[in-house]
Amino acid sequence: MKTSIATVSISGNLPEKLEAIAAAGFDGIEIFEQDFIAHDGNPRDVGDMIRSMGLDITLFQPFRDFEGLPDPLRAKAFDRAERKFDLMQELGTDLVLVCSSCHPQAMGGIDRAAADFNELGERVAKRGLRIGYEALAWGHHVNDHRDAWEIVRRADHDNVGLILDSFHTLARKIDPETIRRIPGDKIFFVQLADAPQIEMDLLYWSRHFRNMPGEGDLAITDFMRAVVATGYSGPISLEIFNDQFRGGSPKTIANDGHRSLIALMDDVKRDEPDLKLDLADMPKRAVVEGISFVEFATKGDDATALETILETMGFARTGQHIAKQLTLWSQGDIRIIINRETTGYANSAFTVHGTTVCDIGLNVGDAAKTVSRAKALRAKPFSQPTGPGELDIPAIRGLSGSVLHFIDDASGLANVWSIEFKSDETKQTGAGLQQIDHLAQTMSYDEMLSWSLFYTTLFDMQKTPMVDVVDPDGLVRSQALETSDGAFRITLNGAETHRTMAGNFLADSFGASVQHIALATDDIFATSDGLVKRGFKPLPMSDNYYADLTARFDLDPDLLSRLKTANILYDEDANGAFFQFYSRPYAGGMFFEIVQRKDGYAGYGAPNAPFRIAAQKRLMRLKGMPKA
Ligand SMILES: O=C(O)c1ccc(O)c(O)c1
Ligand SMILES: [Mg+2]
Repeated sequence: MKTSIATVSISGNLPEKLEAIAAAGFDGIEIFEQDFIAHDGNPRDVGDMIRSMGLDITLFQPFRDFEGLPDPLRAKAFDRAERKFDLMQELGTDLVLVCSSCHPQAMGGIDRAAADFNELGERVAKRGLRIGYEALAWGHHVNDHRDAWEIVRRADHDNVGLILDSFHTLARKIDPETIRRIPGDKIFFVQLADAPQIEMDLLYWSRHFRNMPGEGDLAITDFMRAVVATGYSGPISLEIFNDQFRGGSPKTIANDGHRSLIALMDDVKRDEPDLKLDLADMPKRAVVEGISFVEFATKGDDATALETILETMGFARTGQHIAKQLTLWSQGDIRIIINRETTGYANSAFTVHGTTVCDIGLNVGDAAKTVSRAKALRAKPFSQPTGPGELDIPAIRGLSGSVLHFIDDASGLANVWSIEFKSDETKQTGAGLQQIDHLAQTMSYDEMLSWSLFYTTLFDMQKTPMVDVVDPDGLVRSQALETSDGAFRITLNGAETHRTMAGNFLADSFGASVQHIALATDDIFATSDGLVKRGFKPLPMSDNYYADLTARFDLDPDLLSRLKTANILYDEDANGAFFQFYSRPYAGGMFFEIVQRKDGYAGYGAPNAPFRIAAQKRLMRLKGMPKA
């Protein structure tokens, strides 16, 4: 499988783009003419530079408004084409993309267009070049790959073929199965782009909102299955017009693109094993069975404050590491590790971020396979020297360089608690907290697509639709990723300005990380009572919030008054009910949330988020925060 990406998909100048593309592992590039024109260097040198980086020029594009023109415009279009063919030969590429015409004077007619392409085919044949015709979703006469294919078929020239672009096909809701009847050798090139499902003008949607396969909502896997079924064996190329990517990090975007292609082709192979696909086998997405532990790097007063909160939440100190300054706190199935090491990875994490979640342990079926898939998707493996008696637990880097460890029963890793810790889990008393409901990771809005791609390609998780959360000082976008049984849930919260609660945390902690941990109970009122008895101080909610609850839901007055007394927030969905209360912020804006899901409530209390944030900000202003 040859991978390629259009230069338009990446930010930077041409050399910066190429460097990022080559480093990410692509085999080739589609050179977008604008990137060449903006570059100061002759075409031969550009071609040599590209090849010296180990990249092929898979395509030159776009050539616009060619077919169906009346003379003298028609003759001019051919002249214009000849000049581009000169340039292609200098650059050293043999394939040009001609996109369907949007010229106001272009005339329709399949045979007219076919005749134009036949003549263009004659011209390029003399030079050993090839033409690929692509239907733009907004082309004036041709906007469907089936019509483009009919034109190519009637042009009947060896040097004229079809170019497919998943966006144009899927955005118009054209059934990708129709691709299966096109002969693979007449498909000269395949471009891929996903996009979020939003109702919008096609051209605007395409030029600003495309994203990597798997980052959007289009049926890219179905599209690609149909393409592979034709026998097409040319490059698979990303062509992503995206406003965020244009201003993003070239390296991250290129790496994400490569990851998206590998994951996509692996999906194609799994969905349709009979297809011939040259892609190395990799383990399937890991099913995360739960969160084994969450580890904080912390020191001094922060560490003490955190341990105090844990105590007030009913956690017990149940273990001490055999050699390191790691304290294990547990309750129900929840394990929280307080890491006070002064060397090694956690210490570096503390130095960079202050008190931070530096490590998350996930329970999986097979830890080694999980890392092997992650490596195939070019996630970064992590390891640290192990001391005597310590287990070598497979791990990779996650958010902002934090660590994800994978723990399984099969290879004995789940025994780490008795092997590496002098532990006594019987000491637990508890306040009814049973497991981690979800982890909320705060990041810059621009990073959200990248991290959702990370989680959904490595693990068997689904995305829920993005929701807007209104902070008094700006908007935060929130998207949940979850396993089908809910055993592992994370929310990604993307901040656009540092004035929001999330943005402030992001700025203070120097990078994306877990901002809050939600812990689940089966009895929110009993847990709330237990916590208050231990000295826990909930986040106070306003009277206005409870007055509105009465209007929103048909709640029993007694229930309402209990909610209000305990500062518990409430929500309902089609299935059931949700109860949540919050701790006060600690260590610069982190907090805990206690939740109870009833009757399969599936959300995260998003309608309550603006009021929770306002309450947090009130408290922080009162205390002269942002610092806790
Ligand atoms: O937006 C465009 O004009 C444009 C150009 C070339 C393409 O391959 C494409 O998919 C879109
Ligand atoms: Mg295209």
